[in-house]
Amino acid sequence: MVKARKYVVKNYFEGYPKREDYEIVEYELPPLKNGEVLVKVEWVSVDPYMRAYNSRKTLPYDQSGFQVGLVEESKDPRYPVGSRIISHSGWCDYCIIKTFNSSETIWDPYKLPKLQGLSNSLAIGALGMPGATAYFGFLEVCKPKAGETVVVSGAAGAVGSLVGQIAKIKGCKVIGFAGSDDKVKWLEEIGFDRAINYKTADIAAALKEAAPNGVDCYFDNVGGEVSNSVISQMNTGGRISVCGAISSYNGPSGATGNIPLMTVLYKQLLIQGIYVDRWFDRLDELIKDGTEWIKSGKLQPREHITEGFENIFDAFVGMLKGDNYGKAVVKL
Ligand SMILES: NC(=O)C1=CN([C@@H]2O[C@H](COP(=O)(O)OP(=O)(O)OC[C@H]3O[C@@H](n4cnc5c(N)ncnc54)[C@H](OP(=O)(O)O)[C@@H]3O)[C@@H](O)[C@H]2O)C=CC1
Ligand SMILES: C/C=C/C(C)=O
Repeated sequence: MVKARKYVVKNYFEGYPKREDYEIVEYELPPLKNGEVLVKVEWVSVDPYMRAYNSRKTLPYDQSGFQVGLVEESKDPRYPVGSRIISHSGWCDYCIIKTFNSSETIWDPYKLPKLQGLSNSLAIGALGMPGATAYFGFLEVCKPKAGETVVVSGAAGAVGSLVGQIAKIKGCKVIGFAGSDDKVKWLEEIGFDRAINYKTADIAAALKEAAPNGVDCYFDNVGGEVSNSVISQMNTGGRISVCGAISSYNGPSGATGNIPLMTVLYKQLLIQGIYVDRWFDRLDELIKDGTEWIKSGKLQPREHITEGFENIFDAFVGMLKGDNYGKAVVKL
């Protein structure tokens, strides 16, 4: 019998999640049935949607989340012992994964892609769900052209830092918004033309100065005041990919600001919400371009690594508060 631990959410969060909103439950895993694998979890992801979706859940619930697991026992020949599996089985150290519906959506289990010697953790970061969000959500919706000006909010995070670098690969001028001077410095080091600390700058004035000819594409991770300023400075025919609204997740609900609709009208802007699921059947395109770009040094996916099962909660809240540069992951 294998003893496992998992995080169970007991409460609806108020403001930032608190440790007492979670309980770590220890339990014995039952024997494997056909179509199941037992995995030792190696990497766990902490993501903003875990905060955003809490109010829609029925309590108590097991904390979901992407993870990389090593198969230690298998009753599915597609996943032999020693192979690795990506699943959305959450914050646990061991678990049994049902593999019967694998690879139908990004939330179903799938085999660790071939990463050509890159860290397996990238499969839940730049070469997994956040990477697909950045790659497809930016290229398919913003349709950037070389020479255009692209603005990214949440620019130093998992999705945003990839969007900005992909925009540079595509020949765009890139401006990022992030929450500290040190993040601004890092973004400029990895190739952003300008980065702006949204906590201290006069947002509209700083953007006007950085993008005197206006903004063509906006990849929005945060919503709120930053987005209102960016949208107000967009050029005719501009494209906006609405990826997330983290500025509202931990605060009063609906605090997403006021979109300047008359600008949307006059400038004939295209605003599209994106949900990463829709591109899951094209993950191989991300893996191909992403591994190539990373290996050639064109794309530098930074990871913010926390160690230890006991520290997953702290990594989660740290990410929500902006501790992370790039993708926040936990190594078990
Ligand atoms: N639509 C989809 O399919 C998907 C959407 N998302 C969304 O994309 C966004 C980014 O996710 P991800 O890259 O994983 O997370 P990040 O790695 O960007 O981490 C979250 C970041 O949000 C920033 N932040 C926190 N509070 C605020 C605030 N009040 N205003 C502005 N920024 C804030 C912090 O950076 P800082 O220091 O700069 O404040 C923090 O580092 C989220 O909104 C998420 O919900 C993610 C994946 C898929
Ligand atoms: C899949 C993730 C969605 C959000 C809103 O973060």
